[in-house]
Parts: sequence; structure tokens; C-alpha cells
Amino acid sequence: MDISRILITAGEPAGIGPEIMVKMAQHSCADQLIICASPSLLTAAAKKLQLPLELSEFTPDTRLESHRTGHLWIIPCELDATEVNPGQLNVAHAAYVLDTLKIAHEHAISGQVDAILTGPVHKGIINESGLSFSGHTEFFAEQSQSEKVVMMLATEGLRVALATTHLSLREVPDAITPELLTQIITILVEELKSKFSIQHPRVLVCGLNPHAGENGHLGTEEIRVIEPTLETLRQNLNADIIGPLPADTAFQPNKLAEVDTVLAMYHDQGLPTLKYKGFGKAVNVTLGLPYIRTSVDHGTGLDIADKGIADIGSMQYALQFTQDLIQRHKQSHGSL
Ligand SMILES: NC(=O)c1ccc[n+]([C@@H]2O[C@H](COP(=O)([O-])OP(=O)(O)OC[C@H]3O[C@@H](n4cnc5c(N)ncnc54)[C@H](O)[C@@H]3O)[C@@H](O)[C@H]2O)c1
Ligand SMILES: N[C@H](C(=O)O)[C@H](O)COP(=O)(O)O
Repeated sequence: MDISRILITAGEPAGIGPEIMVKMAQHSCADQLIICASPSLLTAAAKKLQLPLELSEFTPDTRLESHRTGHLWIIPCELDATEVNPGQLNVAHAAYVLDTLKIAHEHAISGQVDAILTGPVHKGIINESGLSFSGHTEFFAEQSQSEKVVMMLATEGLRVALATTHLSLREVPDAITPELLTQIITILVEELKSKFSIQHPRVLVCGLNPHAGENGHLGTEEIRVIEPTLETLRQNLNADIIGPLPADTAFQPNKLAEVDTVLAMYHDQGLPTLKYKGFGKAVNVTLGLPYIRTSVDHGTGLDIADKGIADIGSMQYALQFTQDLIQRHKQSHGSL
């Protein structure tokens, strides 16, 4: 049996990440789960939840084995759990959070693990600590020196990719350039082929403005930038590039039935629909990285931290999605 290694980062220590790690440990999984986190944090979470948890330190010599319920392999990252108050952010923990991500990157880029699956972090508190951080997507792009990557969220029956990610709304129109759209759509099409085995991807591209600009009367980005870029891409890519279409009607079932993904121009043009349809059963995947990186669809859940009610649905969905990506990758690279 082929076993893969999946490195999971536990995310913000004051959020629901530690609880989700402990709950995940109770379920079976054919692959090896390695958590990058503070051991004392996970032990405290398990005690609070009254769930069994045995931790073993993961090293390069660790044998490959399937997940054992109630057990986790751990890459320890130092943080004293007694300093963590659930639900309360602390700038002093930001460096720990980023350390877990750096360790994850190092393990993935060196091939020691087959994929990274990230738990939720709080972007605000990391920035308040003085460390610049827009999101995992941008962080791993920078760490791996990837010129451009694409954020895509997926749930049953819907994939939504974003042309811009964690950008203030005021900056979005200037960011939508022919170069950006060309990079994003090229990565999207290539990875729909390579990672999702879609031979001729169909991408529905949203306009930026209401009613896709209403023939230039409600904004000119469609006429000046989006339409000509899509026309060029149609000639260069083996894919159906549809649009730009008005975003308000782009998500109708009859339209979605004819495409493989929607490309939204900005975060809140695409993700509310995705999360309305599939919150708790969705995954966030970064396309264009030199390794597989996925994440949950939810944030740090500070309002429910320590209540024991965090749902692990998205983490389970993301784990299954990650396993599928790894299997397809291994098959296409001849290691299966
Ligand atoms: N993958 C990530 O790292 C990620 C993803 C999204 C948001 N965030 C960050 O999380 C922080 C908080 O964001 P937010 O408040 O907008 O979103 P959130 O997802 O943390 O919370 C939104 C609502 O959903 C509930 N919720 C979230 N996850 C849940 C779960 N697993 N089970 C049950 N209920 C759950 C919360 O209690 C809250 O009521 C922000 O800093 C944001 O940037 C991180
Ligand atoms: N945009 C994501 C969402 O709304 O679910 C979330 O902020 C996480 O993004 P990163 O994976 O880049 O941290």
C-alpha cells in the first residue's frame, strides 16, 4: 500500500486549530499525519476535550506508517501552552505561527512530506506583531520564490479561483492588468489539466464591475483590460475561456454546469458564494507552487475557541482532497 506524508500546521494557538488537530487524530486515515505545533498546546487541548492523544516526535528517520487513531507524529515548535488564552490573540505568538509555516515549507520543498495542509491563522495579529503577512498563499509563494500563484477554493460542484487575493478593495482595479490575468489564467488552466486531469478546462471569468461594466457605462476595465486579454489567451491556451460575464449571475446552476471553474476578480466577489454553498465542506488550494498546499475553508473561530464545538468537516474534506491530489501527482509522475 502506498502511504503518503501530510504535514498539517495547527495554526493560531488561541483559535480552534489545536482542537481540530486533536479531533482529527481520533479518525482513521491511510496516510501519515504529521503536525507542526507546540506539543504542550496539543496535550492541553486533548486534556480539555478528554480525548486520548499520544505524540511522537517526527524526524527524518521516522518510519512511514498509516495514521494510528489517538496518535500524532509531531514536529515540535516551541510555545508554552500556559501562555495561551483561548479566544485571546497575543502578538507574542505570531513568530511561533510563522515558524510552523517555515518548517512546513522546508519539509515540502525538500520532499520530506508529500503535501502541506494548513490550519487557520490570524493575519491581523501577525501584522500587529510587526511581521508582514498577507496569508498562507502569499507566504508560500514568497518562500518558494514562485512568481505568481492562484488561490482556489473548492466544494462539491463548485470551484472558485481568485485573480487577486488578500488585497484591499481600493487596490483591486489597478491590480487587474493583462500581465496578472495572463499569469493567473495560465496557471489555472495548466493546473486544472495537471492536478485535476481536466484535459480541456472551461473557465468562466467574471467581470470586475457591476454587469461586467455595462458596455463601458459602469467601468471600463472589461473593455480595456479583461476582454482583450481573454481574447489573446483563447488563441494561446487549449481551454475554453468564457467571459467576462456579470458576476451576479455567473453562479447560476445552468452556467456552472458548463464550466470547470469560475475566476472571480477579487476575494469577496467569489468566496461568499463558495462558502454559502459549502462552508465546512470546502478546501482552499494554492495552484502554482512547487508542492501541494491545501487549507481549511474557515478561520480561527476565536468566538468558539475552547468550547469544544469546532466542526472538523472542512479539515476532513481538505485532507481527502489532499490525498486525492497526492495520488494523482504520484500516478502522473510514475511513482505509483
Ligand atoms: N485558512 C486560514 O488560515 C483562514 C481562512 C479564513 C479566515 N482566516 C482568518 O481567520 C480570522 C477570523 O476570520 P473570520 O472571523 O472572518 O472567520 P471564521 O471562519 O474564523 O469565523 C466565522 C464564523 O464561523 C464559525 N466557524 C469557523 N470555523 C468553524 C468550525 N470549524 N466549526 C464551527 N464553526 C466555525 C466561527 O465561530 C464564526 O462564527 C481572520 O484573521 C481571517 O483572516 C484564516
Ligand atoms: N482567503 C481565505 C479564505 O477566505 O478562506 C483565507 O483567508 C485563507 O487564505 P490563505 O490560505 O492564503 O491563508
